[in-house]
Amino acid sequence: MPKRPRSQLSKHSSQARAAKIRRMGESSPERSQRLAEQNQRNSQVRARESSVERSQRLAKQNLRTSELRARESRLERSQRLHEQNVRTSDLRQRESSVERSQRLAVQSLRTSELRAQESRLERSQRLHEQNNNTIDTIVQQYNSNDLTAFVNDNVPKLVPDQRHAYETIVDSVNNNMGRLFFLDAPGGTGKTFLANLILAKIRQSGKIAIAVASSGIAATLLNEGKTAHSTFKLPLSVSLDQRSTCSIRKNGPLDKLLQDASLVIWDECTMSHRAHVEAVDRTLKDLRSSANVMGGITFVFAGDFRQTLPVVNRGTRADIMKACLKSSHLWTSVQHLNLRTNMRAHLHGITHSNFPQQLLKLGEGIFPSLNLGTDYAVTFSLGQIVYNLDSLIDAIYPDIENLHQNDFRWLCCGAIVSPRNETVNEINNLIMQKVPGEVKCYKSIDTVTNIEDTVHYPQEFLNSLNPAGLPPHELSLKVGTPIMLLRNLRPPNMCNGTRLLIKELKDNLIVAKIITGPAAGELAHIPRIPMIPTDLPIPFKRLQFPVKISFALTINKSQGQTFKLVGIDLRKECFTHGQLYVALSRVGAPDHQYILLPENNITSNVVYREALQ
Ligand SMILES: Nc1ncnc2c1ncn2[C@@H]1O[C@H](COP(=O)(O)OP(=O)(O)OP(=O)(O)O)[C@@H](O)[C@H]1O
Repeated sequence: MPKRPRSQLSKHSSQARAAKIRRMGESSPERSQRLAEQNQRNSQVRARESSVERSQRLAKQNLRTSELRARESRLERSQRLHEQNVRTSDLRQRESSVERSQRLAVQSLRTSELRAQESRLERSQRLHEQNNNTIDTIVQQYNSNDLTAFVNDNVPKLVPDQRHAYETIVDSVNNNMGRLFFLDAPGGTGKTFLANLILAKIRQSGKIAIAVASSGIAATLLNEGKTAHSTFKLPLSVSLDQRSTCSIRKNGPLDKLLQDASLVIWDECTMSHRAHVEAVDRTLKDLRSSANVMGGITFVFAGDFRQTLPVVNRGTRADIMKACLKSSHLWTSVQHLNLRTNMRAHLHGITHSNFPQQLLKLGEGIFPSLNLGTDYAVTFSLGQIVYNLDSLIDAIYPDIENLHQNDFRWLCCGAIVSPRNETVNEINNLIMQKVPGEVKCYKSIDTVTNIEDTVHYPQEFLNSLNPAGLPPHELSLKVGTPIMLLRNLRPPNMCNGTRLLIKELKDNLIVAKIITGPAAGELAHIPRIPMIPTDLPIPFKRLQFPVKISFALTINKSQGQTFKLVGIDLRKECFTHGQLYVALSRVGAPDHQYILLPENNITSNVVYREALQ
């Protein structure tokens, strides 16, 4: 302990002595007051001391804390820096990988560009060769000797109106006149016969003649015929407001074919929507770089406005007329050629009977009378009248129980036709029951095309839909029954409308013999395919065999076909222009057709006179 100075010690001791004397002389209340004051002072001193200490402690603590913090932050900082470094290096690495990939992309782009340039050259070379091969193959496919024989055999058979049309069209092709014709030919006047003869004449000289038809069935009747849809790659849906064109690739084989073509014949053109015909006109002008109608090709429309017109879903009479080829601006450029001799009747030796005249009057709506509306009393002069369905079936399919023993050809010579799909299905099911053999039922898989619609359209609902042109959900078939294709599978042999006879029913395949068209007699294999109906507001897809039983077919499907025997079911009336005329003009003589009528013999003959003016 440090020594205090002498003066200070003496002063302190004298003060302490004085205090001791005072303490001795003081009373107890004074003492207690003094002690209280002393305690207070002590506690104040202590308090003062402790606050100093505290502040010292706190200062020390703060120091320590700040030291710790400093140390901590140093750690943190180093950690942060470390992390930052890692991140930076990552970024740098990533950046470099991006750069690398960028560099690689640029490199591969350059390589692919080079390759593309190369392949473009190669492809154009290949396409050029392919195109030339296609044209060569087509021209080589025409067997000149056969064609010459066909022309020589049939030209002498032409009746005067056919001969005039033949010479006028061949002349336009041979002199590159590029004219547009309409071959106006009522049913049975030989327009298909004439079309095949003109095609043969042009192909015989090494030129390219293209044959198309509005329906698959009509296409199978033309030599090398295809549907207009598949040949011209027509747009699926058309609108009169849009200036649509066909999806034909520039410099592709089809482009080359159309550039080199000398003649196009479009059969049953009256069934086509005029927007399709106009799309072909625009496309040909573009491909052939010509402002002339149809790009300057000699173009023949063949058809009959007395027969059915384009189908417009839920369309009115005015809508159908608007869609009709006659309403097109192209119609003013058309040169008319008329066929008037009914060859079906002519060949039956009944030129003097009034059957063809009656049919023509019926088709033109001037028979029986302009004032009777659509009601028409059918007479025996048009066919043999029956009053129940069994009689009609027996007349057309007399030996149906022994179907398997009969030659398949008899099946394609006859058919029952009806205006509506429901009655066609009813007749087919009834005849199916009479055919011996085991039924095999194929169920389709129906799905909505847009997955979000699944909740709105349950499976059962989709299965219940039965739109025209689509096979049913439950397709019941028997070996030996005739079926009709509902889609173009392999044109021209297997088109929409081709009829086949079932030979074998496997789980996932139908084996059938083709009985109509150019491949009649050949075996064909039909798979299940997905089909989307275009005329339904519900977008759905059905996976099913694209076939329907074809003992009976709709009148629209029968357009363009010649039968030996036909049954016409008119229990339900014809509902649109030309149906009755088409139904009654499939055979050459009235005794080859049976008509099922209601008891009063009255049916409906709908004719849009504006379509015939
Ligand atoms: N000049 C002819 N000589 C021999 N037969 C012919 C002649 N013209 C047509 N025919 C035959 O007459 C029948 C009817 O002819 P085609 O099928 O060509 O008529 P179409 O006008 O196309 O009939 P539709 O419009 O009803 O389809 C056919 O069997 C056909 O072979």
